Amino acid sequence: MNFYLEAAKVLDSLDARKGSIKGLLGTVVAKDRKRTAALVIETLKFKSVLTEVISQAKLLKEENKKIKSPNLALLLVHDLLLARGIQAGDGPIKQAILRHRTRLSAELQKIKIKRGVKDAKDLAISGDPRAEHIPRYARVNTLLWNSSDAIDYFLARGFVLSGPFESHTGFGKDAHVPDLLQFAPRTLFHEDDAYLSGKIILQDKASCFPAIVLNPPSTETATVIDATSAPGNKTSHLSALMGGKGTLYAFERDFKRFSTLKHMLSSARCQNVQPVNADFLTIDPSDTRFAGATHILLDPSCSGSGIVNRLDYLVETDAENEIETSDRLNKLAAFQLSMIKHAMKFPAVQRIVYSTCSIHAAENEHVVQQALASDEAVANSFQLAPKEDVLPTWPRRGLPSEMNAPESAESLIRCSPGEDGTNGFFVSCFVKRTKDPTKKRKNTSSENPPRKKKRRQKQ
Ligand SMILES: C[S@@+](CC[C@H](N)C(=O)[O-])C[C@H]1O[C@@H](n2cnc3c(N)ncnc32)[C@H](O)[C@@H]1O
Repeated sequence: MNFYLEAAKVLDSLDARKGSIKGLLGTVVAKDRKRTAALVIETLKFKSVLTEVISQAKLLKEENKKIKSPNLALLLVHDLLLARGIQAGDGPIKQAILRHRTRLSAELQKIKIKRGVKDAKDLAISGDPRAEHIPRYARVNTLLWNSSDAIDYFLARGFVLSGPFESHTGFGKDAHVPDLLQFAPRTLFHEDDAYLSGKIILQDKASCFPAIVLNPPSTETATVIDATSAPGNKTSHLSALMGGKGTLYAFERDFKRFSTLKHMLSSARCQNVQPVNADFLTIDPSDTRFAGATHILLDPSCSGSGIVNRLDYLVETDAENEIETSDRLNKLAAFQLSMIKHAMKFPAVQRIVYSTCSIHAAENEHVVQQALASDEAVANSFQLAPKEDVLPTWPRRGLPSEMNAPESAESLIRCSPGEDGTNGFFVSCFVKRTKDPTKKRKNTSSENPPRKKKRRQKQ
């Protein structure tokens, strides 16, 4: 019964909104994780049906002394009616459920008739339909491979260059991101040699935009910062764009995620990356190691509301959740703004990319707006990079109605979950305004030597 009790704890935590399905399953001891995940996910697919069956059969009312947890009842009734039976030794809880077996089966049968289905499996809720419109993306790690060899490799494995939606073996090159391949949405790579050896990195298309927009230098003296790195997809992308040259400092404050980051960097052979287990906000911008950073990537924690996730679709949202979200969003936005403002303090920084996988203006356009108005932006002359420097061929831009200057939304990128063949995403890029060369010319002209004049005025 312990196995069911542990699974019930996961469902309780989900109800209490203590984390995502994936996150909570990650906390289950490794040896039980796979089995628990299967049970929890399958039970969630049938949650509304099982709840109705349990309620109509009056199971919890009649057995309230033996079965105290409604989630435990869901799991046990799931296995009784929809799987191979309850996988636990005999005991009072199992006996309590079995006493109601006939009634529970009858209630399930009634629901099947009502909904016109023959097989109980057809009562399951299906995953997020938007996921079917998002290809499985694989970025070729150019530190180890190239696109042409990758295409030959997949052709030799039976894939066909017909695009990701033609058949389950179709694949193709992405139109916006170099070295990105698109496969059919359900393609599995977990046993593929190219994936296991770090030659391809599974990364959603939109999540490749930040490194491309940051466009880091590829020189031996380059210094670049990824302020929020784990699990390391964008870090490894930056490292590849830098051609493995210069130094890329990869910050990650969470120790567990820092281990994941180090593992990813080692598998992708990112030799120019120095991972740092620290909170970026505590880093002194004048520290000699980091003061020379010219490019900073900021992809901080966000609501994740743009992620099209087959699993989280299984958890219902309600009005109460919406209110909770707005409070959470304000906190996230304040944190995101503090990260941008901190990045703007680095003395040599020229370019800062800020991205989220959120669909909320509160974390996107509004944060950008506040960052532009901040003392840090004004003192260090930051402005939004023009559209032509921010993936100009990408059609979906920021929301004009959410910007003080609506035309500045053209500088921003948005991706709409499912509609654009990606998850929901947002990218912005701040650049340091260069001094106006015409003014410089005037100042140095012999007719108008303002330098001395200015000094005199100051005295
Ligand atoms: C959205 S994830 C980054 C994903 C990553 N860029 C990628 O593409 O794989 C945000 C990460 O930033 C980390 N983080 C949040 N605040 C941080 C801070 N102040 N300093 C360093 N890391 C931070 C979180 O622990 C989390 O791992």
